[in-house]
Amino acid sequence: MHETTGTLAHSKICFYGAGSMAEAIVRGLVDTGAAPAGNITVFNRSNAGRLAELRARYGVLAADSEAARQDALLTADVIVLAMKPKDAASALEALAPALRAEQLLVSVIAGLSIDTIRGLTSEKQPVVRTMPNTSSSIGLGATGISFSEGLGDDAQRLALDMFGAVGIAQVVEERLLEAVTAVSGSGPAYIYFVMEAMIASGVAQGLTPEAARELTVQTVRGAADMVRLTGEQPSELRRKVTSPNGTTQAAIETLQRHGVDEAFEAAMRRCAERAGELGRAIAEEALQG
Ligand SMILES: NC(=O)C1=CN([C@@H]2O[C@H](COP(=O)(O)OP(=O)(O)OC[C@H]3O[C@@H](n4cnc5c(N)ncnc54)[C@H](OP(=O)(O)O)[C@@H]3O)[C@@H](O)[C@H]2O)C=CC1
Ligand SMILES: O=C(O)[C@@H]1CCC=N1
Repeated sequence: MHETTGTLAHSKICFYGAGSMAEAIVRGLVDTGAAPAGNITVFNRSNAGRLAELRARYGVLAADSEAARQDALLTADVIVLAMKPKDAASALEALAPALRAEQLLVSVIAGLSIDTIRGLTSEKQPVVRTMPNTSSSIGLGATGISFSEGLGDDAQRLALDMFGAVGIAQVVEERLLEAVTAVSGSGPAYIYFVMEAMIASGVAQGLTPEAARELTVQTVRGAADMVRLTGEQPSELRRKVTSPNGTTQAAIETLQRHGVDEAFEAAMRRCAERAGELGRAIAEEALQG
């Protein structure tokens, strides 16, 4: 084992990519105090305004010159890969020459496999592949985690602490990270989509936008907490809302007539399949590069 990983609070963490997902994790880490802002550096490709924004919001360090980027990468204990899949192969190729054997790579990139990361860096590189979601920014993230073969206990603990600090973290076999993407990685967007539809219909039926929004938000929040706090199955909780021949039954039958359950199954299958496609595209680009 090469890595000499320390604890989360004492590790230098470098975010390679400074977009939505990087910000969600940074905000969670800083707000919860799990990692001191002074130990976190962020950098991106070209958007200097974005780096200034993150520095001002969270007090993290922003590497806004090539020299600062190289220094941040060189001195980091943990490098979080947080660019889009299409940028991953070239970013890893650029990173590889200066990477030290003990530096831990933590990827949040959809589809990108541990094998591809190691193929582009080093076969022995310690790697944690994750699929988080943007709710990490408020400490309510849901992250799936897989470890590279032989990853040491300290590195595993650090990764679990990192994502545990911003929500729940579930260790899964790597092949299941695509299913995690379908459930929780992309999941917030399905719920927002449903909320958009509920708000729009409330407004179309005469509610003010504010009232429709407030009632929808509280309904989704209440429903999620009912499942969480009662421990009952969603199907059982749904049964309790649904009076025979009542309003809910009329609504649910309409949703079923429109194939909403099949639509969710198809959408989530397609989501997982897309994660696989994105991962294969990175691997192919790496082979050509
Ligand atoms: N958004 C989400 O809900 C989730 C996203 N993910 C994964 O997170 C990753 C990032 O997604 P997201 O945050 O939404 O994307 P964004 O487009 O918001 O951010 C991407 C960031 O990567 C930077 N970047 C791209 N290429 C390079 C490079 N060569 N060197 C340095 N920085 C680079 C961009 O910089 P610049 O702006 O300067 O080009 C930008 O800061 C994706 O791989 C996605 O699969 C995973 C789970 C959930
Ligand atoms: O849409 C995407 O590809 C990323 C991965 C999971 C959520 N957002």
